[in-house]
Amino acid sequence: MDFRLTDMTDDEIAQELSVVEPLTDSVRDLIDAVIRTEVDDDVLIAAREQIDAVVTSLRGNQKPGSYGVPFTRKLHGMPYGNAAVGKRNAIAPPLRVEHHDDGSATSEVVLGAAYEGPAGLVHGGISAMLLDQLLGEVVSVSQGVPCFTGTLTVKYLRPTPLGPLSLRAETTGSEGRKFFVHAEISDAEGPTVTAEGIMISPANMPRHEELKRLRAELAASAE
Ligand SMILES: CCCCCCCCCCCCCC(=O)SCCNC(=O)CCNC(=O)[C@H](O)C(C)(C)COP(=O)(O)OP(=O)(O)OC[C@H]1O[C@@H](n2cnc3c(N)ncnc32)[C@H](O)[C@@H]1OP(=O)(O)O
Repeated sequence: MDFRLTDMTDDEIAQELSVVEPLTDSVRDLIDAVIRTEVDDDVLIAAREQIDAVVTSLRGNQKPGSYGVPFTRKLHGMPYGNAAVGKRNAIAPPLRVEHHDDGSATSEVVLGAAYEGPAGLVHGGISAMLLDQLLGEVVSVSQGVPCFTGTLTVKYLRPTPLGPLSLRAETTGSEGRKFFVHAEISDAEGPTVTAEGIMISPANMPRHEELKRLRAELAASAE
């Protein structure tokens, strides 16, 4: 894991997010509008020209390559380009994961037209991505060390409708650097997709105690 540090303070990060998150929401809305619009071609052509002008303005100052995952001096990750939860990524579903004291993680999400596979239903790859993210987060946060997905087994029990969905994940066991995790997506009727993951804390990853030491060192050097 690349511990690239940012010197941004909590207030600066909050200020940036207060501008960026509404922009991401607007782009998400744009994606939905493009999928579902039935306006005439001349309106579509004018829209494309306006969008191209916005892209040119944003390209005025860009990061080279991807966003990466900068860490604050408190070692909070900022995965803002992440495909599943990136706060700057309008392709990412509007997923916000909550972590609980019992070690589980949950999320409520509404999936719209941009996440369709079969008509009116969630694309299977999207379900797998959401579950993978939840499995990774639940184990990384509850165990205090970032883990990678080693093996992901997804079982589609029945079709998942677009609309409001609930997600839940928990760690079920561990062996050395391997963690076994379970997650599921449910609609109002109950589970539609379940996943079992073997998540691995890579050999070269700092363990929890080392992370705590690193946090303390960084905090001391910032004083
Ligand atoms: C505090 C921080 C919080 C921050 C929050 C962060 C949130 C993050 C959310 C992210 C969410 C998104 C998540 C993503 O999208 S993660 C992105 C998708 N995943 C990857 O790209 C992973 C690619 N693979 C690797 O990097 C390595 O192969 C890994 C790290 C997996 C193992 O490489 P390493 O060199 O370390 O392993 P080892 O050879 O010493 O073996 C060790 C043990 O593991 C067993 N094993 C090995 N491979 C597999 C396998 N594939 N399945 C099952 N088991 C496997 C092996 O038999 C052995 O077991 P044992 O013999 O000891 O019993």
